[in-house]
Amino acid sequence: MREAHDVWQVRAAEAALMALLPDGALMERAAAGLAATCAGLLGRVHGSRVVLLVGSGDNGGDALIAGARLARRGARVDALLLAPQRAHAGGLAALRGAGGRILPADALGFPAAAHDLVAAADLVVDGIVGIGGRGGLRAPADDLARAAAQSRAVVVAVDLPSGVDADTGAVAAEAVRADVTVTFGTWKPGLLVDPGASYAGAVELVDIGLQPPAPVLRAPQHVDIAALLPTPARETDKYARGVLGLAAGSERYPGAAVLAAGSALRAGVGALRYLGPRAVADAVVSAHPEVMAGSGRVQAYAVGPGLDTGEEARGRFAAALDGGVPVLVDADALTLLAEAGPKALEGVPGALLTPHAGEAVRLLAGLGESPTRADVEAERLTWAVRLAAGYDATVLLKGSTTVVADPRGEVWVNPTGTPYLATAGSGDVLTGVAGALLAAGLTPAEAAVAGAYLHGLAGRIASDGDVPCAASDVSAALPAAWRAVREAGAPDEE
Ligand SMILES: NC(=O)C1=CN([C@@H]2O[C@H](COP(=O)(O)OP(=O)(O)OC[C@H]3O[C@@H](n4cnc5c(N)ncnc54)[C@H](O)[C@@H]3O)[C@@H](O)[C@H]2O)[C@@H](O)CC1
Ligand SMILES: [K+]
Repeated sequence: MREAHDVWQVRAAEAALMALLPDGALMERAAAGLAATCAGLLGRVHGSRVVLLVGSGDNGGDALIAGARLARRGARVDALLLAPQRAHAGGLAALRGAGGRILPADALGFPAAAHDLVAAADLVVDGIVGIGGRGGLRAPADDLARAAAQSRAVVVAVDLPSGVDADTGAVAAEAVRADVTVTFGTWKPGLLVDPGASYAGAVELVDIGLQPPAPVLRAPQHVDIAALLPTPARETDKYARGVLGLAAGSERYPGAAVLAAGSALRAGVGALRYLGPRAVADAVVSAHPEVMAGSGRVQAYAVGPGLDTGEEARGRFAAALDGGVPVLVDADALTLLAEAGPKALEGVPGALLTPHAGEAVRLLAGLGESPTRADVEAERLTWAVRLAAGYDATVLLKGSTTVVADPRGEVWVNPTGTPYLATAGSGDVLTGVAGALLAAGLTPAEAAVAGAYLHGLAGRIASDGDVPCAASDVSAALPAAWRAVREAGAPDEE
């Protein structure tokens, strides 16, 4: 599990550690890790050209001290100071002592000369701001960030790409686009959640000895998901594995039911009961003969894909909420829920809501909040947490990064996925998978986390690196995703 901590937690953990260590020791550890990564990226350090972008805080200090280490190994290191009067004094002395050049960014006929230096560099170190950054980059840092993006140099961000909000991943204006981010002590939420995550490149975590408390955000890995996946026992039967009631599809949208059903079957339901109009039931059963049409005992319901919002759909939604079992609410059922408000979920033993940003806006309106879709996409953690608290339900907010929040405020971010999953029917597949896991007895949060993970992984497999895929292909790739996760979770063979 990757664990991320917010700025407040990082600062508290740093303070506790610094009290035990000699002055500057922590920054030396951070800079040593940073320099080692830079050296690895350069291959040959001697003779290489390194440019440091140095802001006014300790993030710039890290860059300067790492730069000194590289200079001692023969790199030509130029530090461009954005705020010469306030640059880290110890870092400046270290770099000077190692033979590096120190240049106020505006003293060279900026921006032309600074641009030339950045353009000719092999490696650019972004030490403009770290966890002390507020808002988007201001001039002239924004201009240097653009120059770094245009240069052929490898761009290494110190702690996090400057301009990315450490706690939310929001990018207010310009931010550095890093190839690699070297982060210290723990992950920051902004490195895991878009848009920030898409600026970070490959992230390397350097252990500096921090001992932070429980994380504010977790990103599961294969082994964590493997531990959640149900395995049928020898003496199991289909009821013990979990029966899912699927209220999906309508005469207008029969395909949603077919896709969700196929995906639930591949995600290990013991049995699937389809609830909906005759014509749709026929289509579902003819695509998946395993499916039972009609109501009966179930361990969970999944309701919403292609449901429609007319009278008949409302009846199916109400019946699912009345079933006394956990319910996954998606798509059209989210529209109905937004209309009815959180009280509609009272008495449901475990609800999982799976909105995209547009549906989240509707649900938030039901709570008296009025963010736009863009607001939700810019600060998805904040809004997912708010929805989970307001509806007293687990919320899986879909999008370029999918996040899961439970009503107690625990939050996860899904690390799998591909932009090719932005295709019609993709959400129906996710509903099938997460619904099956809910029926198998996973908690709503576990079902959401594991469902999103498998769905994202299946998407990657179906798009085979870089090939468009249909939602049916994603569904068909679920067994391969399951297998990959299972294999990673299996104990090593001797
Ligand atoms: N405290 C410690 O002992 C350690 C801190 N470390 C480093 O220290 C960093 C935090 O240092 P600081 O607290 O000094 O803060 P930062 O260096 O992140 O930034 C603070 C400075 O940036 C300026 N600034 C803020 N937002 C800006 C914006 N949008 N555009 C331009 N300038 C902006 C502020 O005026 C302030 O002077 C971490 O990210 C990490 O890199 C590491 O060395 C590990 C140890
Ligand atoms: K930085």
